Amino acid sequence: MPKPVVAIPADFRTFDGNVWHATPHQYVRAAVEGSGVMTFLVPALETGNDADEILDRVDGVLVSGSRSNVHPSLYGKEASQNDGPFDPGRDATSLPLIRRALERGVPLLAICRGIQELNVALGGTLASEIQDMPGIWDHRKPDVPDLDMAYGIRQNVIVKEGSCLASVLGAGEVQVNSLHRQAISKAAPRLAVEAVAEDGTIEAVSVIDAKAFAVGVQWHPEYWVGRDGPSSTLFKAFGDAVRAYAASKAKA
Ligand SMILES: N[C@@H](CCC(=O)NCCCC(=O)O)C(=O)O
Repeated sequence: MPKPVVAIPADFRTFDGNVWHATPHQYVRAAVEGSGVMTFLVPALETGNDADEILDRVDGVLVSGSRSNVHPSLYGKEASQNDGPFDPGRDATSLPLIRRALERGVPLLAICRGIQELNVALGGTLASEIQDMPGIWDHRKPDVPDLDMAYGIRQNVIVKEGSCLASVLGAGEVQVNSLHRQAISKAAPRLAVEAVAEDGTIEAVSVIDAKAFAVGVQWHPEYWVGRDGPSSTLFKAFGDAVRAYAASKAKA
């Protein structure tokens, strides 16, 4: 059987004097080495991407993190200048792709911005600058030049007993990293909260009654795939779900 393919919605980025559709290498590496799949980067187009056309060609969806934030208008809020940076092309691509993947039972792993997009796609809301909220720690990306330090494992999350994530990682404490200024405020009705940080921040969700693997995490397991047990285990589980989906398609 051919190696399954996973779609990764890219970011619309400007650097080196040009405009790019870009995804950090860590997500591609984690998918290839940790999940054992091939990847298909989806350009961040405000118009022109068709979710079904994409999903007809892939066996899973990996929604990556990004410095940009989901536009507040997508969850019923006014945008203020400190809600940015924005990426309308990414929003216009990711949210319909997430909704359609869930409807079709295509396995989904959503990371950082990805869990926030999953929540908004299903009707939830986000809180901004959470570090300014009473009792909430600073979850932002550390201001250090070294990526291993920026993505360093530095916080404890508690995986809930009996959750989908617990069936993959085990229930209880997991050590993870943290690089975000926003978080889930109101969880969408179809989401089950599966892990929380010690300050109460929602750190993982799964989709209730999902037809296939459908998990979102606020931390960055992709960065430590191959070097950290829980990170590697999560991407292996995602890859197994993608292979099962691809095999079921082949039989249909
Ligand atoms: N923008 C959102 C999501 C954060 C996220 O995905 N971080 C990963 C990228 C980190 C970086 O390169 O800055 C938020 O801030 O909550």
